Amino acid sequence: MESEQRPNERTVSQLGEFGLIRRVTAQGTGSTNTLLGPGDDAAVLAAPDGRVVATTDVLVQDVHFRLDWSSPHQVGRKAVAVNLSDVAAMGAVPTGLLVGLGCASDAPTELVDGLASGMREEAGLVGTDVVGGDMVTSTTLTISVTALGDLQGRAPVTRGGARPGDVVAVAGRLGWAAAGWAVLARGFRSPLAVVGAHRVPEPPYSAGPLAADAGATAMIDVSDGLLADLGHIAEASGVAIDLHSDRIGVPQRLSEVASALGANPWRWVLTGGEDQALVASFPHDAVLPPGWQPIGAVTEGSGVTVDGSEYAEETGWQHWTG
Ligand SMILES: Nc1ncnc2c1ncn2[C@@H]1O[C@H](COP(=O)(O)OP(=O)(O)OP(=O)(O)O)[C@@H](O)[C@H]1O
Ligand SMILES: Cc1ncc(C[n+]2csc(CCOP(=O)(O)O)c2C)c(N)n1
Ligand SMILES: [Mg+2]
Ligand SMILES: [Mg+2]
Ligand SMILES: [Mg+2]
Repeated sequence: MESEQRPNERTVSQLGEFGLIRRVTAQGTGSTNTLLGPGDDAAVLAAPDGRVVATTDVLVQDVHFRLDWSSPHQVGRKAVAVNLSDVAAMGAVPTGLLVGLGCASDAPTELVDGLASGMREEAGLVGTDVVGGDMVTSTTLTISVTALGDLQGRAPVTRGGARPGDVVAVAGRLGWAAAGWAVLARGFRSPLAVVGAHRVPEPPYSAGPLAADAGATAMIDVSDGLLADLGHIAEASGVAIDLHSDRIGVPQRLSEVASALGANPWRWVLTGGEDQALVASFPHDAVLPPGWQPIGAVTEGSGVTVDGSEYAEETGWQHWTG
């Protein structure tokens, strides 16, 4: 058991989100039915009659959402969407959700109603629903969602299978939620195209299992930023990844929003999270499924580059340090 404090590791911000995860997972899991995890978008557990995919993401008021920026219904949709995208990133389909809710004693019941209806709406998009949960009092509105999923006979697509020579491809949007966040943070409420992307992501759920069926060697959903999340694939796979900027491009709408704000849209595309796009590596001769666009290549080495150069700024969101 680790109980004594090490020098220079006295607060969580000194370790950072990923240092903390390394610390709490360092001893591995003692659970004998763990087929995979922790360390990927979801764990895979052996059950006597099959395998279960399991993943949790927590959303906290004023960290992940603001109630003056988003309705409870939108927050409920987002809380479910970010979890369903982790299931998709394994190549699985969701089977059920568990919801832990911490809310203040003076919270209006409409808040809980809105959250619950948003969750049901998002879950319904993929034919699943909430099957259980827990409610507690809390000074900060906190929503913890656990999603369970089924691999339908597929091998899970981990973060660790990318190989030199593979093609890197993306399904879904990049930079839209970050643009929306930037707009809202400046006190604006439009354009709705980007503000809506911050409020409710639109993960390409079916692209996950399709990628698995097409032979994807590694996959992750983009929650923190394209470069940061591809960094997890590069690290877990022991490879380097180079992105081709001309293959990615900046959507016209994001360029317009960026020039209105005096911001850099390319930074949103490369390092903005929360659109929950899927990025994956495929063998170079694989036929990419519908919705997948090639954006780069896997090579020998380490790290993620853009057109051969390291990105000079933060590569994505990190709790405490970012
Ligand atoms: N407290 C914890 N105990 C055990 N494992 C953890 C803990 N926190 C995170 N992990 C594991 O660490 C890995 C990385 O977690 P992380 O939250 O970065 O992934 P993610 O959910 O795909 O990303 P995001 O939270 O940005 O959507 C996951 O396998 C996760 O289960
Ligand atoms: C009010 C408000 N302020 C900031 C942000 C930006 N933000 C918060 S968490 C996160 C990454 C994913 O989180 P996680 O790693 O927990 O899944 C990002 C980009 C926001 N959404 N709302
Ligand atoms: Mg993930
Ligand atoms: Mg997580
Ligand atoms: Mg994160």
